[in-house]
Amino acid sequence: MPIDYSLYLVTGRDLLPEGTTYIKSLEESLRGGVTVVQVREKNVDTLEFLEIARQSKALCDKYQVPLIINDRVDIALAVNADGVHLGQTDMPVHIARSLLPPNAIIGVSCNNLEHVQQAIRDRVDYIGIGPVWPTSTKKLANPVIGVRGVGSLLAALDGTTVKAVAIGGVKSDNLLRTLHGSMSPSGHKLDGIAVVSEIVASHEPYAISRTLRETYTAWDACTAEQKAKPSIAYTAENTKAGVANLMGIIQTTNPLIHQITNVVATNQSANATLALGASPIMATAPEEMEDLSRVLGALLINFGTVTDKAGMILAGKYANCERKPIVFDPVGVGATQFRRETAAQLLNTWQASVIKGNAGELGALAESQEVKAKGVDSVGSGFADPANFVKNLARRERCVIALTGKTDWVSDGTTVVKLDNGHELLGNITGSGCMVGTCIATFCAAAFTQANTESKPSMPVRGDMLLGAVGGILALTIAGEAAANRSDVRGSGTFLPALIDELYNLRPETVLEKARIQVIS
Ligand SMILES: Cc1ncc(COP(=O)(O)OP(=O)(O)O)c(N)n1
Ligand SMILES: Cc1nc(C(=O)O)sc1CCOP(=O)(O)O
Repeated sequence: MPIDYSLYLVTGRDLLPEGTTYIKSLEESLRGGVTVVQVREKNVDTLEFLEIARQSKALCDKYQVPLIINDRVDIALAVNADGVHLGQTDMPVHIARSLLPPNAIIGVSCNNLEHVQQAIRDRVDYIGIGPVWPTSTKKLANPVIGVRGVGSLLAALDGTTVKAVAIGGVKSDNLLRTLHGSMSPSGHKLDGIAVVSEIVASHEPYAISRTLRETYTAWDACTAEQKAKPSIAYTAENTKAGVANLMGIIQTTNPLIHQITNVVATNQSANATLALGASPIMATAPEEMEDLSRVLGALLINFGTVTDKAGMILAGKYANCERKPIVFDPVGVGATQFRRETAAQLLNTWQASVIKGNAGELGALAESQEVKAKGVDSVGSGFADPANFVKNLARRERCVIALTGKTDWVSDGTTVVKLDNGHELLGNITGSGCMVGTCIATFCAAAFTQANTESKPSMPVRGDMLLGAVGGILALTIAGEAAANRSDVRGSGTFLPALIDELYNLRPETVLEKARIQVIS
């Protein structure tokens, strides 16, 4: 019978809260929906381990859930467990296999590609990939690899039957990010999550197990459904109509756009938000991020001047918990090692809905050598194949990518939209790129509002973020054209206030008329 790895509980008796017993907690977890149990005992003698394993086996049998023993093949044999979990320094797989019954499950811990390749050669049943997040449950011998690291190891399992769970710091508040962010570009996803402290240390193991299981199941079903059904058939006409509709939603709902942006562009970004009909809040203190996440329509994180890293980390984490859109604008990410590391840290912590940047910035993020950057600007003529570049990066980052330039390109990994509005004066004022990010966040908030009907958590964000990104770009570039053509605009100094005016006066009909867009695929 195939094993359901969805919610894999690894035990930890030392973490049990006062007032409960191991068996009581385990039974509650099983009732809550745990699908596999691993008995992990690190500081006990053999007799005690044997007794705990024996009691666990009886309980797991009652719930028809497989029991795995950590490290000890002899204990697994003694209690007739379903299998063993082996670390990199434990008994080699081929020896364990020779000692265990033929259908025994064997799982192995993996932290890097060599581990995964060896596990495939050893024909193990599953791998435990970790640590995905920091954890204090055990002293870590291996580096934290983050969700994107998990994704690269999952890709190595393509074409094999080896199953995979992620372990290390997995909690209900990072579960969707863990699942979504670790899906490989080829679509390989986790078969489950392995959890110790979130369940074992809880006073409510039933409730927390239930939440974790339901979240996993909803996400799994949602991704399977998305894969099975044809993706939205975007056309230039329905995209423009969708953007016009989002403009109406902004006007009627006046969403709050939380922006952690750079000192150069804060004022004009706030004014652009207001001009579109939304409300800006430019809050940066970590202490206020949780409260804000509940009321915001979308979050923009722009690190043109990276002075609020702690706030950026927390804001994104809480926005993910609330499943609100996050627009990330990694300004000048290629310029310094600090920015590269910060971008990696942010993207390993939360799931962006849209990443927006110029060719130099997105090239640096993708570790492409094709386009170079100078400070915050891109150098050269851009990517030879921008459509494929945005599509591939969207698949890798599991979000919408908006590549800005003379021509703008947007992709969700399936569809690519080419946008040809704008005016050269936009390049002559500082912060026009930052304002594009603001406009995208505003349209994403409307897209989120439009889709906000589901009750069960299934994806890190709801709503059509591709449409949000296209809408934001169109608003600023069409307003830019209108401003540049005004007789009272005599240069970049008069252009900026005119741009805010034109954003304020922008109407859905104008977007329908002026938008120059092409849906490529
Ligand atoms: C599912 C799962 N994955 C990884 C581990 C870690 O096992 P190991 O590397 O043997 O480390 P210890 O558990 O022995 O500290 C695991 N137990 N389960
Ligand atoms: C047992 C174990 N193995 C890990 C690995 O990376 O191999 S991390 C880990 C502890 C996981 O505990 P928690 O869910 O409380 O973070």
